[in-house]
Amino acid sequence: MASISGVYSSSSSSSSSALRHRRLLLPLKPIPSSRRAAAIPIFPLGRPPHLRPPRSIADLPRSPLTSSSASLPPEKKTLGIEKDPIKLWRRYVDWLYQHKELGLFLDVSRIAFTDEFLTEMEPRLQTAFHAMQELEKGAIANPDEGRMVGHYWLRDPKRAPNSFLRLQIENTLDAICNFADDVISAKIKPPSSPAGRFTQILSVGIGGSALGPQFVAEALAPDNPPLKIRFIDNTDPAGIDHQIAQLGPELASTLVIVISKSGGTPETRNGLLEVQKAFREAGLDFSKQGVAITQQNSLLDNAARIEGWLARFPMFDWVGGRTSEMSAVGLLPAALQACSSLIISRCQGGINIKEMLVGASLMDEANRTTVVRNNPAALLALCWYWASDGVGSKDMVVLPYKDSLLLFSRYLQQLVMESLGKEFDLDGNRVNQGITVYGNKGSTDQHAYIQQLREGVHNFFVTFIEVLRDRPPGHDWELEPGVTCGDYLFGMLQGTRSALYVNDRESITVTVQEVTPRSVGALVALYERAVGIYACLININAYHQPGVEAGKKAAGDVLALQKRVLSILNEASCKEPVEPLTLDEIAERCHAPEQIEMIYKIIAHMAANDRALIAEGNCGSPRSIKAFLGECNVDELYD
Ligand SMILES: O=P(O)(O)OC[C@H]1O[C@](O)(CO)[C@@H](O)[C@@H]1O
Repeated sequence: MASISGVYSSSSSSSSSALRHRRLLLPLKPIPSSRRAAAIPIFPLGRPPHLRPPRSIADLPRSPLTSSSASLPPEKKTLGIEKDPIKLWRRYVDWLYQHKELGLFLDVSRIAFTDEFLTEMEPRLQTAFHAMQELEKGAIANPDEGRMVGHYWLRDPKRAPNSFLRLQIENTLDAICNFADDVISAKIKPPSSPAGRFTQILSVGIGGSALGPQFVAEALAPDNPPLKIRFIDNTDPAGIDHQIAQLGPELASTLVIVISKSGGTPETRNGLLEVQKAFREAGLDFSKQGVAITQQNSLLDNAARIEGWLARFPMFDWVGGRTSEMSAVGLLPAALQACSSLIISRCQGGINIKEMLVGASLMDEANRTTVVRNNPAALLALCWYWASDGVGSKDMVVLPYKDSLLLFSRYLQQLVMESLGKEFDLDGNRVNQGITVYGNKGSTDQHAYIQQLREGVHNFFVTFIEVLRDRPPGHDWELEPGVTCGDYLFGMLQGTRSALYVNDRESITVTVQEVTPRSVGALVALYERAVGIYACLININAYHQPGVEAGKKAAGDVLALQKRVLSILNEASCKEPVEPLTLDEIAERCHAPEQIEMIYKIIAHMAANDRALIAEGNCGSPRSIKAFLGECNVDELYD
């Protein structure tokens, strides 16, 4: 993971199917049985070549629409999706998965996989199960980074491969509960707040260090929590200002949780520096209100230790950012979102994190069976493979019909896309894998993009998330005879599912009784495992993210170029008289003529922020520009 250079903390300055023979939408080449039959050792031992989906969706030939068939998509004639309601009902009943204790159902009946497909996938799924077993035992399942993948141990520490790791998990959970209880009961309080207790949480983090906590807060936080959480998850100064402005005088009673596994993510560092500046300006001591969640000895950890922050919690090497919801990353913010200032029992003053862990653990246990139809994660992975031809040919549209689950699709977007979106498979073949995930919520989306889903380009499958309980008991009423508001939501979901299916649009439905810490934990665990199994099916490493590093490096290069541009402009602006420079002159003096377009963008951005002045010309005609700096900086600190 790329690190920022320099000190993390604030300085005094503020500047700083092939198996699917029926899939005719894309004419996939059937893979010969001889290639498919090969036994597949688990990945920690190295994989020989085996059955793989076609290399990349980009490489696949498109269905030629002949003039006679041009008016109808080919799949309409050939898909053969079952439409007989009685047969569908039978399929529904036959395939309905239920987890009794969790009150969770999975309906895969509207994914039209065939018996033949199932038979062919069975050995591959068994291989995936074996790989998951090895992963849970501590295999180096993330070979590129030489790491174990241990997020499943977080909710069942006795599964950790050694007692040291088990203790780390248990001790961290204890520390989280103690700290949360002390904050909620005001045993730990801010030094100079009239409230005499913390009233706000400001979480600073990005990606996996934000999306889980955001999803859980939206799903489970009480309506008027004594400790309300808000997030800084970007390096957008206006967004940061907005959060700080919203806190207003409550900054004095804000617990700032800085979350970064690497401890070196630029956006998070910037957010921290901005918040620390706000604290200084308000005459507050940040260290008395700051908490760090990061790996031991990271830049962030060192800064927090040296500056004596209120608390530090560990992130483990073997937990990836996007699977960190059940680590301190997700548990601490959740535990702090208090329902009441009275602690009912230990660690139950906030969102009940122990229940989240129980939900995840129960789901993990269900996903350990090697009987495919009893394994909900395997069923999901199987459906994804069927629906997207094992190459991501269709997008996953996630539609929770419940406002509080709004952020589930955004959370899943990272979990699925950062895990599965890979250029190379584990054998080094270029595969350009992945599944695109998007979604918002129903029935809101009914009035936005469902029109296209029903009738437009057929490039998706849907996952409906259904919540049976509409409202807490005793609050319901009929807004028209026999019909409640929740009945409408139910009707919209069922109606959309049917309307899509009639038009050959496949869907999965996940149903939970209620949105509770337990069901949220179960949903997270379900999708984590489905991603793991699917990754095995397509032979990719789900636990690294090399592509993200390229973007980070390119951003660093832009900032380095900006410093050179500033230096050149400064030199020219210190001359008497000031020497405004053209873009060509700047590029030449930077020894970067090939970077002229980026130099133009740098100047335009600085000009828009009053940090460079345009002496001549305007940004609409780049060749006309002559720029200089409003001030000459004799110390020239840009490099
Ligand atoms: O927790 P960190 O190290 O700040 O990283 C934040 C996010 O950045 C990424 O590394 C890349 O986007 C994610 O995998 C991660 O969740």
